[in-house]
Amino acid sequence: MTSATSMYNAKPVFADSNKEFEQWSLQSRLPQLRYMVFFTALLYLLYGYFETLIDLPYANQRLLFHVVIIPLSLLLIYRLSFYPQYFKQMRLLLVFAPVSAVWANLYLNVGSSSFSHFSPEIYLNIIWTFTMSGLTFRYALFAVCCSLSGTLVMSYLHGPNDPKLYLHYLWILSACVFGVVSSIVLERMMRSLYLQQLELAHSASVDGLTGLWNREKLLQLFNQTLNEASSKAGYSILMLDIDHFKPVNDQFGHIVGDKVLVQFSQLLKQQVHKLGHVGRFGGEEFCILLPHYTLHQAEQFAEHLRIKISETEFETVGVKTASIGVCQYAPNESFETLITRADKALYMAKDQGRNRVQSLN
Ligand SMILES: Nc1nc2c(ncn2[C@@H]2O[C@H](COP(=O)(O)OP(=O)(O)OP(=O)(O)O)[C@@H](O)[C@H]2O)c(=O)[nH]1
Repeated sequence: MTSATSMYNAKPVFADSNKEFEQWSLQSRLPQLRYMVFFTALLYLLYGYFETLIDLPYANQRLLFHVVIIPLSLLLIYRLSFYPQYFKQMRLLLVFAPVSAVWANLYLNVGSSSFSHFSPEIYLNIIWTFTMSGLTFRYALFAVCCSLSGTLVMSYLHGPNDPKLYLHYLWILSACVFGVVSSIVLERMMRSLYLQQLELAHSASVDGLTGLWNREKLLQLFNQTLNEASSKAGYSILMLDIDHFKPVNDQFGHIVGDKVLVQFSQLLKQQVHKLGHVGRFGGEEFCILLPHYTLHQAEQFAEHLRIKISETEFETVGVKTASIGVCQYAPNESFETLITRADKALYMAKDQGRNRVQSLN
């Protein structure tokens, strides 16, 4: 038999936001990235040192590129990786560093008889950019295209028909193919992990039957909105309880009872929309957070909600009503105390005959 939960609760669809995925992907690859940039910086220092042992043209420029500019860019990436607020700058450097390394290589070596000794740096650079830089595919592709445009222009200027260059092109092509394939496969894996993680986080925050936030998530949203609200004007909450819900179960059964809870939740969601947050506190008790609402405004909203509920035709059971307790947040009050006060107001509403709004100062 299908469970009530799976019957009513549609699987959430997550916005596959590229920006957020890229941020998450870069963040989760930081440990690898830190090792890579650190060792690559060391490698360049060694590279620069070895070049000083050989009689090569552009000796000063070689030192400048291989001992100063590239290692410093890499170490800056390493440093920035500890500050999430600088991720954009770090990504820019992650694109800039390999491109500048390739362009420097071409500037220093193309046309010289020893070019073949230096060209492996370009092949490795392409693979590094695609697979180790932590860049998502589109950024890595952009960086490699910039590097390759330089390679092709330089190669063309220095003898496009030189058959020895065909080998060079072959290795570039191979590096691109290996890099593209690995990067795409890796990105697919990361994306699926990301979506799984979003789904997990979502299902840990919602009530399984109604899809409303659960108590823990509501507490989190309360703290979050309280900090954001800068709402010195007021912050109020509503506690709602469906009146005489037990007879619904007794008379029509639990499945119908569940359907009423789902329909009731949808109504609350529609009415609250962007004004605040709605959660289920268990059973037929619900809570609404209204940041920016004074007690008076919250009372008016609760009254509007009470009327809407009493005018709604619930499937199978017809008309149902709800009682509502309203409370305004007092400075430095804990969520638990606020909830207790709103609960008290709710039970006063019940005691006074149900289908009514009761507030408490
Ligand atoms: N179908 C269904 N019933 C639930 C669920 N959670 C709690 N209930 C039922 O909700 C009913 C709550 O009943 P009571 O707390 O006695 O209150 P009431 O009958 O609504 O009366 P008042 O609140 O005093 O107006 C109980 O019968 C619970 O079994 C649920 O997830 N699904």
